[in-house]
Amino acid sequence: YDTELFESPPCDSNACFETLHGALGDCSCNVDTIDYFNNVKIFPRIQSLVSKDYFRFYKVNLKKECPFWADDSRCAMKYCHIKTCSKESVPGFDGYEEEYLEESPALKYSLDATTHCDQDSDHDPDLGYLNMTISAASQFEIAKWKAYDDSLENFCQCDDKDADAEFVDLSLNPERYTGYKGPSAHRIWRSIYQENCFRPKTNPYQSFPYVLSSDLSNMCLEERVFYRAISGLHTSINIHLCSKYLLSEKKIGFAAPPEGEWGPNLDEFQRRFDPSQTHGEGPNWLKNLYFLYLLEMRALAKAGPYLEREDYFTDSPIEDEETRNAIKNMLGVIYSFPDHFNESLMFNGGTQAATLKFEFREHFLNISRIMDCVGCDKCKLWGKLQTQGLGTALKILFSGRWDSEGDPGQGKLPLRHKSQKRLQRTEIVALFNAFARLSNSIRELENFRSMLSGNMEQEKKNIFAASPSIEITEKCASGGAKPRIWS
Ligand SMILES: Cc1cc2nc3c(=O)[nH]c(=O)nc-3n(C[C@H](O)[C@H](O)[C@H](O)COP(=O)(O)OP(=O)(O)OC[C@H]3O[C@@H](n4cnc5c(N)ncnc54)[C@H](O)[C@@H]3O)c2cc1C
Repeated sequence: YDTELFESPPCDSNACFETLHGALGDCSCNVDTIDYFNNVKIFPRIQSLVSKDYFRFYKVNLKKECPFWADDSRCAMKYCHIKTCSKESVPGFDGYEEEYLEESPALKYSLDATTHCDQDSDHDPDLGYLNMTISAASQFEIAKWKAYDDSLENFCQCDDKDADAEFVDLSLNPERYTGYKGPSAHRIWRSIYQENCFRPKTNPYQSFPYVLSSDLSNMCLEERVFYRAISGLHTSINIHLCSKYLLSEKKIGFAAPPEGEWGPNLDEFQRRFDPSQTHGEGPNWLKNLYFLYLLEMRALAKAGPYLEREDYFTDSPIEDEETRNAIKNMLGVIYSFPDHFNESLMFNGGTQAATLKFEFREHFLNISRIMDCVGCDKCKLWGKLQTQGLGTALKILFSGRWDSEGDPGQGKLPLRHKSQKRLQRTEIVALFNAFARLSNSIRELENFRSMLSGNMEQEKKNIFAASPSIEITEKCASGGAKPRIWS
């Protein structure tokens, strides 16, 4: 036997994972801690949580026009399409609409006035008359002020109140391979990286839209965080399409799902993340997924006391109670994470920091608008949901609104005062579902890791079985079929 074989594996197919250990960068946390914490503690909890009715229905406008270019490409595959659901089929829909009434103080007080004031005999309506008239011009201006104030803390557009917004049952529209690729998909990613990410000051690759990991050291912390968050989202989307790939369109047997057979595609995963096929970038992109996970988990910890007090109303008292308990349980686990991301290190430094924060928000808002240009409905649905989830996380971390809350993630006790409502239902739905997607991606990495080590074991066995000379196809390391002779 060739003893060298056992010192160095016949194919460096595990290269994606070899450097996926240790320090994550830009935080004190490391990959292995997150792997264990996620796969053992978070993953089972968050997957069960997002299957609850409150989190299953997402209101979104998929018909918004692309504001940047003519929406010229549509995904032809049937797997791109999504199924929407009627308002009536959404549990607690009446309560959902009421929530909006409650959120409009003007309406609330005018309703109060008509029901109570007429019955009050100690009160002279003429003398107490309050002139509420506001001219149309002033109302127009005030609407602009409100939009401005809202935009100051929002990191993405929220379109659930649009006339065209519809409910989508996420469980009927899983994120998976859709066949969306080519110039349309590339234009989206290119615009996101090229136009909306901060570029390193001394970028020698003017024509290259993507940021190289080696350039990250030329960027400041805030710029790096922005880039790594976007790249982490890109990684997560691509892991999902690899792990739920269309393996066969034919109905193979009695038990096979009618639409086709879906499952992990190891070659596709390696094409996207193996260092030999990504100019060494793949493992860094995988690390960015962990980084984004940490960022969103920190937002959940920071808003935890508020999220614990939400009603999670779906008009089913038992289900709502279960959801509240599941939220408390999961947040308790999140509070116990030892190495949370520390956002207080960001945006420190006077006017310059304020400008940077403004740009950070503007860039992210743009990215949320680019999602309306995605040419495949299912990709657009999940793209919008995950951007809104990340936008909500950024709002929690950086709007300053949440800084005074008791912060269990930083070891402070939660404050128990009655809170003002500060997140819309769609933001909460998006926040948890986006985090669930990242958690699922990290779990899927574990599957790919064991598939790869299984393959390597099998290859070793084959080598033992064959003699005296065998040919191994080294497709992992080289990307092509490169025969290698062992004797
Ligand atoms: C918002 C959105 C959602 C999508 N959702 C789906 C979906 O649900 N199902 C589906 O099948 N397809 C989806 N796609 C398409 C998918 O992401 C790919 O664009 C497509 O499969 C083509 O892949 P590609 O190999 O050409 O490289 P792409 O993934 O298109 O990447 C383009 C280039 O970006 C760089 N790059 C790749 N990954 C990273 C990273 N993580 N960080 C930094 N740079 C990177 C590389 O240089 C790469 O060549 C979606 C696309 C978008 C824009």
